[in-house]
Amino acid sequence: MQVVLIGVGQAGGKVTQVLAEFDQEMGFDAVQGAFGVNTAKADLQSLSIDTMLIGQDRVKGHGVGGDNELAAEIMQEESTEVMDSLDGRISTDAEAVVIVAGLGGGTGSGGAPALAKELNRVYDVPIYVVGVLPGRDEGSLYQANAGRSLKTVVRESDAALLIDNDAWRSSQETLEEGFDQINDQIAQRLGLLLASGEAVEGVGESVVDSSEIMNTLRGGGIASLGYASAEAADDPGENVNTITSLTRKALLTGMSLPNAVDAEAALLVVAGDPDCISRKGVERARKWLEEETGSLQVRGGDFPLESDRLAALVVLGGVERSQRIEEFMDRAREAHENAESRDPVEQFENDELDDLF
Ligand SMILES: Nc1nc2c(ncn2[C@@H]2O[C@H](COP(=O)(O)OP(=O)(O)OP(=O)(O)O)[C@@H](O)[C@H]2O)c(=O)[nH]1
Repeated sequence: MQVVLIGVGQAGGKVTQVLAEFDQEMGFDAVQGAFGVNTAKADLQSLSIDTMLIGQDRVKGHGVGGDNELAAEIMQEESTEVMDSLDGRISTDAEAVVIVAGLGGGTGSGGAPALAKELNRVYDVPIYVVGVLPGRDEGSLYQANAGRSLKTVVRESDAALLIDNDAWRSSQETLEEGFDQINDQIAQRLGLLLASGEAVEGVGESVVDSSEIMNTLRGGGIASLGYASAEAADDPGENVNTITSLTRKALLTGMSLPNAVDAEAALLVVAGDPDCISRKGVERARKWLEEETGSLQVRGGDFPLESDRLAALVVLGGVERSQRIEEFMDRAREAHENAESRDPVEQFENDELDDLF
């Protein structure tokens, strides 16, 4: 799937850069362009992708210090300049724009929904937001910001793919130490998914294409992504069980939003050497996903890759009614009650937190 990536805020910029590098190193060419926008000059200086500093008049390049309402205002005020600099980068080949942001901070959580709204006004392609949720032990401002931002992100984007900072982190590390590792995991998984829609080798009925990714996300709301991989046997017959168990592992322990399996739609992509991928395995795993997610819209396909491993990628669309999101919203609501926080995008009323979905 041909995409343009826009990282908003510190986490957004870092993840965007790692994702663009992964795509380039693997030779996938799904990422057409990568761009970073921030209110903090220092965060942009550490990036090698093209960047744009916003809000200079208001915060003098020092960032918004967690104030996501201010960030949303800045993004709205400078939308013409931001859209102008994006204009040449979003070509007619782009099938989607992907905004990446940490939803716990200020710039990302306020700027991302404001930018999504503006992009949706101008472009016909879907505007997706990849939002990083704060881990459980992050402070209450982060939780409150993310809760409020999530509502507006869901409203302004065509789908919000969420990554819980607790999901793909190894337990020994503190969150700070773990960021690079989490970012690599995001880049690998999201990078593979985007590239799967680009596969040309061995094109056949069973190969996934961009439209299947987009159709899985078409219902909007909240989406998540899961992954698991293992050594492949040479004989596809021996890989039937490998594919089904990888799919179980991806859904049950490898999702970017753990414990959120009730979904409106799902997509299973099995990546690996086409000679090793078992049709029977993919079909069985797809059926199992149908039962497990309660969705009647479960798509499945291959991503032919030169590799001695097999990987299962699972995309879930419409997971907002799941227990995991409810838990997160409870945490955000609690944090919100303890800290006066304001709306990132104007129309949002305080009491709307009570009837989010
Ligand atoms: N996965 C991941 N999360 C990060 C990273 N850096 C920060 N975060 C998370 O993102 C949130 C903070 O957002 P930032 O992107 O640092 O903040 P910002 O949007 O730049 O906003 P301000 O600093 O307030 O202007 C917190 O929940 C952090 O845990 C990163 O490199 N990777």
